[in-house]
Amino acid sequence: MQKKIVLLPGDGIGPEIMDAAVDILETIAKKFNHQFIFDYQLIGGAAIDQLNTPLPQQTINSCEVADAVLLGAVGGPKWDNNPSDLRPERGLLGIRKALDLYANLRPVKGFKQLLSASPLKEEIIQGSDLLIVRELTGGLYFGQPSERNADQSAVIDTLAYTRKEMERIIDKGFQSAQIRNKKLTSVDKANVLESSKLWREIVEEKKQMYPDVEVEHVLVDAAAMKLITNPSSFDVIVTENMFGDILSDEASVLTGSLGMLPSASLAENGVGLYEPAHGSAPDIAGLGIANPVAMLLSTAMMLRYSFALEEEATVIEKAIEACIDKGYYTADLAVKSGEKVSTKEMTQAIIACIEE
Ligand SMILES: NC(=O)C1=CN([C@@H]2O[C@H](COP(=O)(O)OP(=O)(O)OC[C@H]3O[C@@H](n4cnc5c(N)ncnc54)[C@H](O)[C@@H]3O)[C@@H](O)[C@H]2O)C=CC1
Ligand SMILES: CC(C)CC(=O)C(=O)O
Ligand SMILES: [Mg+2]
Repeated sequence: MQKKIVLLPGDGIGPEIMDAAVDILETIAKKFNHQFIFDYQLIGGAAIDQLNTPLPQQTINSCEVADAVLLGAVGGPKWDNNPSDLRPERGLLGIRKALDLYANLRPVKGFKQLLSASPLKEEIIQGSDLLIVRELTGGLYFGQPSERNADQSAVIDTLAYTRKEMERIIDKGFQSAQIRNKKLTSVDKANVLESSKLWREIVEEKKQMYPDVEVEHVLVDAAAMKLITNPSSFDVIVTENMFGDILSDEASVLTGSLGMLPSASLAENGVGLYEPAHGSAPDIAGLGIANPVAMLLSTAMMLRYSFALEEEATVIEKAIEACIDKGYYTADLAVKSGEKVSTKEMTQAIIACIEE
């Protein structure tokens, strides 16, 4: 199989974990006789530095004709004081919008060997296996107006959604539950927000179409609490953009580190983009110690969802598990025994397991 993959390394640890993904893909290509053609493009701070825009048109054009897109992460202190339209994060939001990547799937499943790496009690996280289905192209991160008034005495951000935008992500939530454990938790703030009231009405309407799925509504504040007190009560969580952003970082605690959480950002028909849930981790950028696992699990999701290469995806996932089993871990994981390794060493260990 021949596939063209656009690579968007971005900033901070982005290029370090992208190197890991490329090494793994080359290993998979060799083992299974595929050809992956890599097309590196600029996004985020790297694009601002070179082309004075966080999202060059060339990047959008390349992504549109690719078979899939892999993204590292964007952002960093260097650009934090830039005007809003020249911030790296604008590039990320822009590519999500340009490719209509409305559905962000964030699976949260810890490896049993890492139960003790979480600050939560083992008996609480044991058995937790959930999927956050996050709306990705609407809500507060995109609503207009989003601005300050002239004398800086007032500010506005806008939370706007159309019914259609809500319907398609809620459908995705139900469909995801159907192929998992048939439980859907819809997270909103319907006791306060008009947008959440419409969201809840749509969930109630839609549940007639998915009679095999059990539905519950949980307010976002309570959901944040339940995620870390009773995580195994969740199967699929469907929610709007910002709630999903926040809850998924929180959920990563179940896995031991934010560096373990992958994601797939999917369109209705177009190209898919795969990226770790974490950011550019400026505090460890350049040290060679970033955890590549979130990026590599995202790469496995790309093989599965965009290329239907189920066996290849599973080989990567199993190799990661085998390495963790052997006691390899990066510095972000609070593991007491085993061998603390660098990004490159972790990647090499995973490659060795794939080649076995
Ligand atoms: N998808 C993206 O590109 C995202 C970009 N950002 C941007 O990233 C920058 C930093 O944001 P933060 O709030 O610090 O969030 P972050 O997710 O980059 O880092 C939070 C903490 O987790 C650690 N961490 C994250 N990924 C790791 C990995 N793979 N291995 C080891 N440790 C890891 C970091 O070292 C840091 O202590 C900001 O500019 C932010 O806007 C934030 C979230 C997502
Ligand atoms: C620019 C942000 C919205 C990125 C982020 O935090 C995320 O997608 O998780
Ligand atoms: Mg986030």
